[in-house]
Amino acid sequence: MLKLTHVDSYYGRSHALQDVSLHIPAGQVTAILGRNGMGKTTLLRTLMGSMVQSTGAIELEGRRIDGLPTHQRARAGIAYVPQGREIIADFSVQQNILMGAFAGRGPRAIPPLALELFPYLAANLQRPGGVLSGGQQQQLALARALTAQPKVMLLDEPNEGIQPSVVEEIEAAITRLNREFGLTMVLVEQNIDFARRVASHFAMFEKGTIVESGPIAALTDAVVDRHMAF
Ligand SMILES: Nc1ncnc2c1ncn2[C@@H]1O[C@H](COP(=O)(O)OP(=O)(O)OP(=O)(O)O)[C@@H](O)[C@H]1O
Repeated sequence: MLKLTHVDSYYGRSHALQDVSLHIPAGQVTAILGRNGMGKTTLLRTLMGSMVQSTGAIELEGRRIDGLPTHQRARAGIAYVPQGREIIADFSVQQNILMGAFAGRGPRAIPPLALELFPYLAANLQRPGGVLSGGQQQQLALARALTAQPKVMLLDEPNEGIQPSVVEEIEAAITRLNREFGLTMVLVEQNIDFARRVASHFAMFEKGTIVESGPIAALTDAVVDRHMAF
């Protein structure tokens, strides 16, 4: 689905990704793991073509996208749920969700699936986005991304800073989107148990390079201890 070949990324002169080659299989969840500052968010920005300068090849379904600006990558089918969620506080829930439609490929309407997955949003379409809790805003960011009708969704630590009861709902939504609807996902995650539950493949980052990758069964405790213990 997505393929990176010899990709390097830079913030100015800072070399944040070094010679990254990775295949993201269609219809599966690939977990991107590693300690803070190792390049996970930079990988998602590199796929989206935002905030970083990159070299190397990125293909979506066999077509080169590395030369495209961010909005054309969104049109091509990549949706991004960033860390911090980037909800517009003064816009209503409905307006925030519809922002995704302007970025994406589909009609300018909220897909019924987004409202079915997140009943709270369906019941509060007119509330301002800014009054929602962190977990509700994460649901809103997921609904916004779904409205773009993506082929692949990039998720940056969707459970970070969220209360446990809402984490379960978000996990259930991610699992359903993948298993029932076959959505391909790239999931940056610190929670190893969640990554093991939901992902079929992983890539472990250290200092901007992939140090281990493969099927999730290869993510042994020894691998986690080696690269994620503090
Ligand atoms: N906007 C930026 N400008 C300059 N350097 C940056 C910028 N964003 C990240 N970096 C640097 O790039 C490297 C990789 O950061 P990145 O955010 O990708 O790590 P991460 O693994 O996602 O960590 P975290 O979990 O803390 O977000 C770090 O050395 C970081 O300091």
